[in-house]
Amino acid sequence: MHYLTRRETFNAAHKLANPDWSDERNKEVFGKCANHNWHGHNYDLRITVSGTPDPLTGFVMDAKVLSTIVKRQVVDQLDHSNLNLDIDWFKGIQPTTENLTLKIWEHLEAEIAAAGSTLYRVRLYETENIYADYYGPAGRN
Ligand SMILES: Nc1nc2c(c(=O)[nH]1)N=C([C@H](O)[C@H](O)COP(=O)(O)OP(=O)(O)OP(=O)(O)O)CN2
Repeated sequence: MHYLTRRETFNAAHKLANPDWSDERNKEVFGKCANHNWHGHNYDLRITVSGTPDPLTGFVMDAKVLSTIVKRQVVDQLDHSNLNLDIDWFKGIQPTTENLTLKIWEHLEAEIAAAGSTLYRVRLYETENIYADYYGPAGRN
């Protein structure tokens, strides 16, 4: 089994805060990420597909086709956005790194399957020190 990864980047603003909590409680739980006036990240996204290389092309999946899908389904929607205000993916859930990987998976899985490949992992770096991996609802296999 081979694993092919495509990197894409986007930047976006967000804040982490529960609207039902006081400012003090939000600060206690989310720290500076709860700042009222937002903050931004340069997100670094790594999308991995799995499969056996085609005997004629040697590709698990054409990385250019994968890039086109990721740009259309994710980057073009999230880049230069405010995740809390502009993106309905995050209505009722916090735009954390974990929830971003979940929503990105949901927006990619069917498109990648339709292109004949299998989504294996969504990895998203929020900062150079923080990243989340999501392997789909069934977990890693
Ligand atoms: N489990 C999670 N924890 C945190 C998340 C997250 O998405 N999932 N996000 C944040 C904040 O968004 C925050 O902005 C992270 O930025 P920062 O603290 O600057 O990040 P670093 O840890 O890389 O910076 P240091 O300077 O090393 O503190 C927080 N937690």
